[in-house]
This record gives sequence, structure tokens and C-alpha cells, in this order.
Amino acid sequence: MMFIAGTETTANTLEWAMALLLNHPKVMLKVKAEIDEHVGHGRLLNDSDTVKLPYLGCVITETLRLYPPAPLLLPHLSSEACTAGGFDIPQGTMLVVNAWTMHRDPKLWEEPDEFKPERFLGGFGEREGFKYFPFGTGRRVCPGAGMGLQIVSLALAALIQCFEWDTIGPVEDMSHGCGITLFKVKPLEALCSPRRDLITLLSHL
Ligand code: HEM
Repeated sequence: MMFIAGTETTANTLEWAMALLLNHPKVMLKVKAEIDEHVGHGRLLNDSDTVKLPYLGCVITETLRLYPPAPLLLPHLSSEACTAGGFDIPQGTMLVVNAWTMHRDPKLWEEPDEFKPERFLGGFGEREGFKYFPFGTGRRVCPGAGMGLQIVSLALAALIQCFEWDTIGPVEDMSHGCGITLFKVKPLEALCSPRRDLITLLSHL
């Protein structure tokens, strides 16, 4: 279960994040500048560096808002009768929460369909958690959230630290398909070449 729940979600997030960055070169440059400033070119970044990269964190948070890997979370069953949003829910009802819709609700977000990592600079208030939940919430919240975020941060940061990236066509196609997870219809294809400043380091790996 841990393996199934932890692999596709993490890989999809990385793919969506890179696709978004390719379509937003100014954001890509900002992430690169942050990595260059806090890690540099003399060594490969490691997991203790990710805390020094708040803008990268905003990019991943914003990616998970626009493309939550589990857009309907997992189905929940009411263990007792309750009320939710004014609706009476009998015991034993299957509840599905549509995170995708809430993450793009214009009543909750400014320019909801735009990729704007800056919206998360300065943190995220506790109450706001109710409009943003790529990992679910409550008792059945994703137990791998911390690990998932760390893997995506580390992988994305390493790809940007070491390589120059470009789209193959004019823009990356962002069409999505949805099963249990939200996937990219056209798998990401991109051009990459080693960054000049990293060639010596990479050649010694
Ligand atoms: C970016 C990465 C990930 C995302 C977006 C994600 C998202 C989610 C979501 C939305 C749920 C359902 C929560 C709910 O219905 O309230 C879930 C459950 C779960 N996730 Fe993740 N997940 C990620 C990574 C991981 C990783 C790395 C692991 C394990 C190593 C993991 C293990 C699980 C397990 C075991 C459950 C079921 C929990 C339960 O039913 O009590 N996930 N995840």
C-alpha cells in the first residue's frame, strides 16, 4: 500500500512541476537563482538544503494546488450520521471530496488557473488548510506527505541545479487525464544539457 500510494503521486508531481516550470521560464530562472545562491556549484545539493529553498517550496505547493495527484482524495465512509456543509449525511455514506475543484475555485483563489508560486510566499495560514489539501486532511491524511514533499523537492532541485532545461515545442502540452490519479496525457518530453558550471562536478560522479 505504501509503495503504490507513494510512487505515482510523487512521480506525477515531479512531472507536473517540471512541465509548469518549462512553460514559465521566469519562475524557472528564479528557482535556479535561489539554488545557485544557497547551494552553489561546488557540490551536489542534499536533503538538508531544501529548507533553504523557500521559493522552490512555493513552486511545489502551487504545483500540488493546480495538479493534485489524487484529485478526489480517497473515498471516505461516514462511521456515524453527521452534517457536512449543511447536508445531513447518514451513517455508512461514501463521501468523495473534490480537491481539484476547490483548488481552482475562483471564490477561494485569485486567478485560480494561473501558476503563481508567489501566492504561497510567507507561509500558509491554518484556516487556509480547508481550501488546500493535496494530501487530504484529518485522521486519514496522507502519512507520506513529508516524505513525498522531500522527495519531490530534492529531485526537482537536483535536476535544476545540474541541467539546463528547454521545451521541445513552443510550449509543453498540459492536457490531463484522470483516473485515481491525475496524469499528464502527453508524457513530459524536454531537452536538457549539463549546466556549464556543473560539468566538472558531474564528470566526477
Ligand atoms: C506528492 C506526493 C503525495 C501525494 C500528493 C499524496 C496524496 C495522498 C492523498 C490525497 C491521500 C488520501 C487522503 C484522504 O483521503 O484524506 C493519500 C493517502 C495515503 N498516502 Fe499519500 N500522497 C503522496 C505521497 C505518499 C508517500 C511518499 C507515501 C508513502 C511512502 C504515501 C502513502 C499513503 C498512504 C499509505 C495513504 C492511505 C492513508 C489512509 O488511508 O489512512 N503517500 N495520499
